Amino acid sequence: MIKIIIHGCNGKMGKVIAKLAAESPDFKVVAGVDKNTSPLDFPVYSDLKEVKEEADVVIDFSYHEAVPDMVKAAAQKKLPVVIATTGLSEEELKVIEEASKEIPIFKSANMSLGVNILINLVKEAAKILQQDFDIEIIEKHHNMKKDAPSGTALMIADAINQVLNDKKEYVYGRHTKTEQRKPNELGIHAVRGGTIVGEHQVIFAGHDEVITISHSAQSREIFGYGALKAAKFIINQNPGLYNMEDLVKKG
Ligand SMILES: NC(=O)C1=CN([C@@H]2O[C@H](COP(=O)(O)OP(=O)(O)OC[C@H]3O[C@@H](n4cnc5c(N)ncnc54)[C@H](O)[C@@H]3O)[C@@H](O)[C@H]2O)C=CC1
Ligand SMILES: O=C(O)C1=N[C@H](C(=O)O)C[C@H](O)C1
Repeated sequence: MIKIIIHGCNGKMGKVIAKLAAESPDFKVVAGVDKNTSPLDFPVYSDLKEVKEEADVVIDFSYHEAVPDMVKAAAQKKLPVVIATTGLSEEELKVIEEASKEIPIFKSANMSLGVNILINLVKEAAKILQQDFDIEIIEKHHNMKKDAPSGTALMIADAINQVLNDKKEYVYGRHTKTEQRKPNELGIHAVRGGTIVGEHQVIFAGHDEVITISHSAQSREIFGYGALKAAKFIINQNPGLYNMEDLVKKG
């Protein structure tokens, strides 16, 4: 049985993780951490440093500003971490990288299998279409989401740039520009509304034809299952930074 601490336990995803873990014989939530310390079925602390319970892994779905202190505390406790939180700054990413020298850290802006398949398909399309097609990404999320564009949209854009001969420059929305699109641009656009769980469309627009590769998340559970899979994977790794590709490679 894998003993979990949920960082961000009182949030939407924290509650999904607690529910999925309670339904599985393989996982047990031993504690939670959140700035909102409303009681749950396990002890809730305001800081990972204060947690007394023994655990195997921390699963984090919180807020970008909370991540550096969390990984530092995890490194002190020698606890592997799964980071799902998005909107991380360059500085915050550096703290994660530093901590990964001491503990295994799994980080992905999207824990669903589907988005990770989409990324592979998009990379293949981008290699073939890079000369003649413009690439734009549209993401849509619920009205509670704080960061924009989504971590997934940025992850897709980075994956595209990895395979292109000439790297694209990201353009976020176009309202500040009254000029024609340049060929070296990759547009990234965010839509927010209602309860949309998460949608990502990658548009390859050519002369008189358009190819769209898209993923639509229909529940938060897909991210939850992915995070639990990542937890199972990361507890057996050496210190380092891991992502979905590493998990898929291991089968
Ligand atoms: N990688 C993935 O597959 C997914 C990532 N996410 C990301 O996970 C994060 C959380 O998403 P939701 O659960 O929807 O958000 P939410 O807002 O419902 O929950 C966040 C929780 O973190 C807590 N929190 C905020 N600041 C904190 C701090 N300084 N210390 C401790 N706790 C703090 C909040 O009180 C809240 O309970 C977001 O960054 C979101 O983009 C969400 C879904 C899937
Ligand atoms: O905030 C969310 O809800 C989600 N955030 C992630 C992101 O920013 O990409 C992943 C998912 O789409 C849901």
